[in-house]
Amino acid sequence: MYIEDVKDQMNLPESVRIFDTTLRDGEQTPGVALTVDEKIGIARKLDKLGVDTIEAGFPAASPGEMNSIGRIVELDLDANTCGLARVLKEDIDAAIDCGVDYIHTFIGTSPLHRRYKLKMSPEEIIEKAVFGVEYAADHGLKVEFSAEDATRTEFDYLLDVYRAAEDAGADIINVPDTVGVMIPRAMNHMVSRLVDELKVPVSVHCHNDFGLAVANSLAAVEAGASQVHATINGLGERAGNAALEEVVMALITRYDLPLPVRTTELVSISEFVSRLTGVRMPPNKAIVGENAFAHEAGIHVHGVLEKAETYEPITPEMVGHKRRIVLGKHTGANALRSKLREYDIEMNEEQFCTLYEQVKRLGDKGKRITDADLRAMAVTILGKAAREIVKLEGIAVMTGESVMPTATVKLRIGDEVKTTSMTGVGPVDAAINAIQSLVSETADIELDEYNIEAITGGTNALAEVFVVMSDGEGNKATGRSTREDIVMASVEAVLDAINKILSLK
Ligand SMILES: CC(=O)SCCNC(=O)CCNC(=O)[C@H](O)C(C)(C)COP(=O)(O)OP(=O)(O)OC[C@H]1O[C@@H](n2cnc3c(N)ncnc32)[C@H](O)[C@@H]1OP(=O)(O)O
Ligand SMILES: CC(C)C(=O)C(=O)O
Repeated sequence: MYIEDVKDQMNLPESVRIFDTTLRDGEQTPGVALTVDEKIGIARKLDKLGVDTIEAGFPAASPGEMNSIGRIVELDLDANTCGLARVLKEDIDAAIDCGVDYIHTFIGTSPLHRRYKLKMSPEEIIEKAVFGVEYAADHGLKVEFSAEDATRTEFDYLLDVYRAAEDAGADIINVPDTVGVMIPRAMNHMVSRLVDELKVPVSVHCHNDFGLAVANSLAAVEAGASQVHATINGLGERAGNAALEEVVMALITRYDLPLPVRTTELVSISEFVSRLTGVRMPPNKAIVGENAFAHEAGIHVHGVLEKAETYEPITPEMVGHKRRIVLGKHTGANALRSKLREYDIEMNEEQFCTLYEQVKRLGDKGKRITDADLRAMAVTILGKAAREIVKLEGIAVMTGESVMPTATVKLRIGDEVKTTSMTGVGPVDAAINAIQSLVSETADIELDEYNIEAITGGTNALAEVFVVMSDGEGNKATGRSTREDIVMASVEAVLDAINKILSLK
């Protein structure tokens, strides 16, 4: 609605090309290094996603990098395969040797880069840029030229550099906001002027140092930029680059620009890249985060159940995500009723009120309530499994410097009383091993997560243990206990989760 009001003030291109640099700038994320096979896997997924260009790496960086890029070239993908090179013969030769059809060559142009890094005069930099572009173009490659740190370069000089690169044969001029210093309005102004002055398409490469990479990229598109550099999950140097999933979804759904991107692949590629790079997304990450389509607040859930658009700007299916209704402190009755319907649990009004109060009480204690927790509570209220199926009758632990930590546990399981002793790496591990050994005859329940936290300070601090356990049939439950004694807190938390799972059977 409001976007339409301002669209005629924009100089939107007919379409925007997506230049993915996950494998180059994305791999520059501190601590990230991908193997050849991992790079190939990501390249295949990017191609399936439908990006226009894959910047596969920096060939001159190492023989391993050349090998990866060469192997990606051999895949003969639909996307262009690009290599980054300084405006140096050896860098461009390395890219040519990899067989890429597209070179992205660059040189720093800002006073800082000229004076302190390159130690070159403005004229020398133009000379080097022209050499690099001509040398790559003479080898029949598509050439994209970047003035590194363009957004801190004097405009008239920047234009001289870009015009010289254009005259030397550059097919695309890229504007890097190398240290993410721009704000959207300034980016729009700068790119407008460049689009007016240059003959070839203008592209942008925005960094996220102030969290503005996506906003600045969109501001550049509004000014006529027809290509955006982006990375999956916003990976990249320092705070990263513009996140591809955010740029793409904004361009398609906010600007109505036709991009040939298979958006339903976005969550899958985000998870894949996250797994291979070890860079986990925060739950509230736009588009692909775990919570991007999760709702807890009662008023929201009520709205979403009536009509999803009330609290969702796009459907989760559009990006390959799933809607989740989460239970907790903010749950409302409508959400609870819908969960009960989902699990075919029928309750009378009184039972429902008891359950609702329990959910609120647990939420107030900061408890995460899983669906299994809810089902167990519901089953208990319905009177079907109000029993403590597994009950602790006794426990003794022994630990020390030269003794093997050992726990002897006595449990009542149904009508039977069983005892066993087990060892472990410590007394907690030994106690949990003993419980699992005794319960294994009844059900195969695994410990998936174990968390311990001291609530207050000092050696007599209250320890809060939180566990997640599951059985082979997909039943999952959490268990929690708070005690001064961490062994007892652990034992109670484990028994809590085990009883919830057993009561579901
Ligand atoms: C903003 C960006 O993301 S730029 C891309 C960053 N990516 C990388 O750096 C890729 C990984 N890099 C590497 O493996 C190495 O830095 C290499 C192989 C590229 C170069 O290694 P080295 O030759 O040992 O040089 P080193 O990295 O120490 O310094 C960079 C050199 O390149 C020069 N240089 C930097 N940019 C350019 C450029 N665009 N054109 C020409 N020369 C440049 C610097 O002045 C410096 O030269 P000097 O060694 O004569 O002082
Ligand atoms: C090479 C260029 C485009 C770059 O990565 C940057 O300036 O951030």
